[in-house]
Amino acid sequence: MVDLQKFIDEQYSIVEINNTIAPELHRRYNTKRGLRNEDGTGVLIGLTEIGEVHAYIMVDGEKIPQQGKLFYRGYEVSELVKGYKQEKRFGFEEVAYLLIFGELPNESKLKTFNEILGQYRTLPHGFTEDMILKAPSSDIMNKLARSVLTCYSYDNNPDDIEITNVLRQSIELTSRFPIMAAYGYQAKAHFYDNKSLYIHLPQEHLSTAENFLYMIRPDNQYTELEAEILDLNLIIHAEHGGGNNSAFTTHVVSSTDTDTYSAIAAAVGALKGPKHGGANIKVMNMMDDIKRNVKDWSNGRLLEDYLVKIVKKEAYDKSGLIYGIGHAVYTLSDPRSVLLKEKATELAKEKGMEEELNLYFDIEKLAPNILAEVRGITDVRTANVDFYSGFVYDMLNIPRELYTPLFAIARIPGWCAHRIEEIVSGGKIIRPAYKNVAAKQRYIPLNER
Ligand SMILES: CC(=O)SCCNC(=O)CCNC(=O)[C@H](O)C(C)(C)COP(=O)(O)OP(=O)(O)OC[C@H]1O[C@@H](n2cnc3c(N)ncnc32)[C@H](O)[C@@H]1OP(=O)(O)O
Ligand SMILES: O=C([O-])CC(=O)C(=O)O
Repeated sequence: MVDLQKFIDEQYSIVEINNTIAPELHRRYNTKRGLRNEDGTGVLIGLTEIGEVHAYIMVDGEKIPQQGKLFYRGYEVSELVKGYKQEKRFGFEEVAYLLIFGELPNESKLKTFNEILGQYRTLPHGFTEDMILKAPSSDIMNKLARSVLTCYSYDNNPDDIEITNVLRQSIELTSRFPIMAAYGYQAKAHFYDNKSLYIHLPQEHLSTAENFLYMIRPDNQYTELEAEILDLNLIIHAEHGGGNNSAFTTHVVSSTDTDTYSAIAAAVGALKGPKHGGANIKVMNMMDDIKRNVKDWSNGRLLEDYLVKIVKKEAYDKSGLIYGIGHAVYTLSDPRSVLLKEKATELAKEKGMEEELNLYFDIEKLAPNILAEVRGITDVRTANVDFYSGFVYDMLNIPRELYTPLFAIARIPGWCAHRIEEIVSGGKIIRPAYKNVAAKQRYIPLNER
């Protein structure tokens, strides 16, 4: 038998050579790498009425950084959060309604929508046994993507892209995502980590946040505060404009007129990446790595030295990234990270985890200077939504492998809203250009190579 690894080791160098495009060619052909303009702003390729990310203003063609603001359908997210708090109610379901239907519901519409979300909080007959328990995965995002694709087989009308049908699929997915993630997690805990198996029945009359905590806890118990904080997390993760990688993926895939499950599974795959939603797990693993390798992590000098090693690709995962820091759009601040920092501070005081919290504060402060000094990068200034979210989940005793799935549970209404907008207002297959810069070759007979 031929040794595959040996073959790959021999071939590796040619693959690297044959896939390297010289950076100066990008300048020559003025390509928009990463769909970005020279100044780092995104190339304007579409219009949306769903999410708006406000991060800078342009004055005489110059980008002037601003404190970040986030709007859903024109409503500032911080105001929505304040409203739900004042009215002492959960907000995620209302945010899902707002994103999908485009306006805030009145009391009776919200009641009906909550009832529908509760009723559809169930998986088709046989799904849990055949899809979740018989085919577990060590990675819950992988399990989620496969579960979404499997929904196709349980849908009597999967390919119809009439809006009424896509709305039905969107609502069903919003209801089902938390169950698919919770069961995927329970299967992983049992089959991979040797823990007891808990398949709790979803609760129709609970909020999304409460039901999720109910389903992942062996004893179904959670406190009001835990549910309130999880609800806040779901609200602030629900949407981030048309250009964020997973929403844009949804637009790209939806623009082919394919089915909802194909588009949403692709979005899940995009969100899983460590430069996108997967960063929340990477942050936590990075913190563990720092605590293991920095003797006294309250010592600024020692911490700085280690962060320099991370940026120089000598430590942690050798990617050179300080996870949770930087953002493709936000400049001075990410409003969600500001909110989560407040929550993390409150919780850390309550749980006696201030020492750990200070490590986060120190990294947030040190990272921009280190990037400037080591890499000459001067415009990475903010912690992003993934920086404090894992720490908050950790204090809520939510298992780490569920951090990115929770992001997906929150973002499903945002993705569905973008899919609907693409179907209603897009209508053109998304197809940018790649210039081929390879030299032309003539065929050489096999025995002459
Ligand atoms: C939900 C979300 O998706 S939020 C983002 C979650 N991701 C992370 O936290 C991962 C760490 N951060 C990053 O990788 C980046 O900041 C991103 C992916 C979020 C944004 O990247 P970009 O849009 O390329 O940011 P920007 O244009 O400001 O980056 C400039 C340079 O700084 C580098 N940089 C940005 N952030 C970091 C960081 N945290 N650590 C090290 N280098 C960084 C970029 O890689 C880029 O380098 P390059 O020119 O060699 O490609
Ligand atoms: O907008 C982006 O590039 C990343 C994203 O989805 C977010 O920050 O929530």
